[in-house]
Amino acid sequence: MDSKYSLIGNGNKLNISQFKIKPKPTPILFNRRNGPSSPKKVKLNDSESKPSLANGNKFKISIQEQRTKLPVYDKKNKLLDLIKRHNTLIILGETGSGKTTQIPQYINSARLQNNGKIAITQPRRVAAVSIATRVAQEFGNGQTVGDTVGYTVRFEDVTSKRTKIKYLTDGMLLREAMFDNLLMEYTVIILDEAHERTINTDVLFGIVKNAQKVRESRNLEPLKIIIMSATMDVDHFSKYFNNCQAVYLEGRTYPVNVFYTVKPHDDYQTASVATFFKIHREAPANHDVLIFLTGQEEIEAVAHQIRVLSKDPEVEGPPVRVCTLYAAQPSSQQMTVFNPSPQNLRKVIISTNIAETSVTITGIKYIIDSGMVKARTYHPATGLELLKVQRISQEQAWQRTGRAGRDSEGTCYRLYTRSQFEMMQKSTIPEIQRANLTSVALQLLALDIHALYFDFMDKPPEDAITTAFEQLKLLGAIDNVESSSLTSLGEQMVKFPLDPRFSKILLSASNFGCLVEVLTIVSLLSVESILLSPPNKREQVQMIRQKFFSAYGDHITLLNIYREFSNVGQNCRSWCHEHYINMRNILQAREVRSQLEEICTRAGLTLSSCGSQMEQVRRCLLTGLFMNVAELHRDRQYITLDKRQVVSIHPSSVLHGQQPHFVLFTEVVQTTKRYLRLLSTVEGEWLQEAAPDYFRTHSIKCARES
Ligand SMILES: Nc1ncnc2c1ncn2[C@@H]1O[C@H](COP(=O)(O)OP(=O)(O)OP(=O)(O)O)[C@@H](O)[C@H]1O
Repeated sequence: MDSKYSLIGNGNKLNISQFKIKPKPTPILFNRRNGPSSPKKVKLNDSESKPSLANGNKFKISIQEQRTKLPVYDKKNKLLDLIKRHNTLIILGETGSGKTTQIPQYINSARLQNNGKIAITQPRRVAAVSIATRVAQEFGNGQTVGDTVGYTVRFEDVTSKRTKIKYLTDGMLLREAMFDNLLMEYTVIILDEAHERTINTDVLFGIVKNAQKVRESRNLEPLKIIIMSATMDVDHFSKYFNNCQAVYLEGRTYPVNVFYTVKPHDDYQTASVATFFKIHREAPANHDVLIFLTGQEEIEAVAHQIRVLSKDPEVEGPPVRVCTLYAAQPSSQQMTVFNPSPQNLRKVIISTNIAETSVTITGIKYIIDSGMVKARTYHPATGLELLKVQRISQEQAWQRTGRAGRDSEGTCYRLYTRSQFEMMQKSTIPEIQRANLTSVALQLLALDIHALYFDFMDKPPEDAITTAFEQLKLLGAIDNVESSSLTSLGEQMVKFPLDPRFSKILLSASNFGCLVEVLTIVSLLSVESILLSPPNKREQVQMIRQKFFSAYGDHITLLNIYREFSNVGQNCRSWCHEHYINMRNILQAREVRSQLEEICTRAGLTLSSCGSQMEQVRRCLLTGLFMNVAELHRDRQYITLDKRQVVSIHPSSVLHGQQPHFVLFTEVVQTTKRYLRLLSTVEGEWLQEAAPDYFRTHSIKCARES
């Protein structure tokens, strides 16, 4: 069979219409289908492979034995030979075949990195931390993470002088490149999960490629580059990396069954609950389940439903442990999904695309894939950056499927039809082509590179780059768009791991005497919402939070909440519970706040407080968010001053129903309408003062028309 995933089972359709749960979920019918055909490249064949482990039990074999059963194991020598001979190499191999955990260890055991280190980039921190922990464990000899194997993620560096293999997020390697653009600490850089095409990875491609060339031309220690993935467009990558060699590692660890629904289901939340209980009723207790949904709210809602329904005496199945996984959680909370469950308990993990690539969660037998993801898309023409739920790509679907079949056979239920799958885009559109580039343009300038002339694998639209430079100019980060050299303010802005608009706000805060307040607000905006809003408790929530509400809007309301939270001390858990505040998120905000405060102190900023002078805070917010202002027109509609888009105030805002003349907003969310979220009222006369050039050109005209 030449399918990517071999199929097992009897091929019967599964009918899960006979659930005994309330409310009764829509019955879902599934069809089973083959996976895609394997990519054809130079193959390292399996002739010397060990027998399949398809019916094996990983708990009976040691960690070292497990390593020898992985598909990459038999190709070790051939792989090392290829790595030795080629300075750039693409490695394509099935999910779970052992690329990420084994190849760095092979390189290290053959000392191919000489005196340098091996860096392996990951798109997300969960992957970097969990893989480094696993690889340290595989090293044995009492080694722990931070010895030979370590990791670096934002706000956490677990490495030492002894570290030879370093897993790090692509964002962290990019930050390291700002201090040394030749990345001399490393002699081997592995760009893993290259198919993800995050902005950071795309920028890294160019940086690493350039570092390799410059090091060669200057006769410095050579740099080896390895690009890895299970699902990438090899020809496209090879062309970009000077037609480098690609190798395909054949073989996967265990097969995964793939099922599609018979008909489309718009309500994927209910469909995921229904599918979970179908599995729950039939599968042994230690068969765990991983569900992919799109965001925190949705995940918590489904988690709640599963918790409640699984306790219903009418529902058959073992006890359930429900775990959630999304970006806004503190790292320690995220890592709990890796804790093994007792044999008599079913673990279900409900996750965003965080768990989509790289990670291995042992015990996962079933995947339920909603087929949806929440993604940010920027439209230079409208100036709006929208957060939207959309269909995943086929590559993402295969990555999600690949989270099963890693320690035993698995099954993946796709909550969409085969033809819906075929209509999905093959690959994810690179983030660089759909994002606001202000941050990237600034980061590149810090490296002395102009984004227009950067060697991108896929060039972003030119108008997006031009808009980014115009915004940097308006923010005061560059002198002028043509020469694009960083001002001293721009140099300061680079120091913050934030969107330049928020760095600007922090850097302006001392002038307004409100850095203490603004640090809190920016931190709260950097994490997921701290506000819980259970739909059946709306009035109660409204009443208890009334004391925090500010007529100036959501930013000041959030500030009021945080101020009281900081004073409750030991009782913070019960205080959060009483006020419907998400404790995890507010604690995360506190952590971010202390990191940002440290950077501000290092930058010599005065930690001043404006007490109750909230005008100062709102004026300060305007110094970074002046492009995000909307004005109320005579027909009671809000229109953005920037690109004159019709927008509405989100019902969750404290300003909903109040109609102030000018509002400053943090973001736009597209659902049935374009909604502004997280707002503050501002005064017309402050606009000119905050950004004279900007308001001279376009927006005042709009204001006068109304
Ligand atoms: N934390 C872990 N606990 C237990 N087993 C693990 C762990 N991490 C990896 N493994 C085992 O090692 C195998 C190889 O994992 P690895 O991440 O190296 O694969 P990969 O080829 O990089 O996959 P992907 O493309 O999905 O990232 C897994 O299939 C699993 O059997």
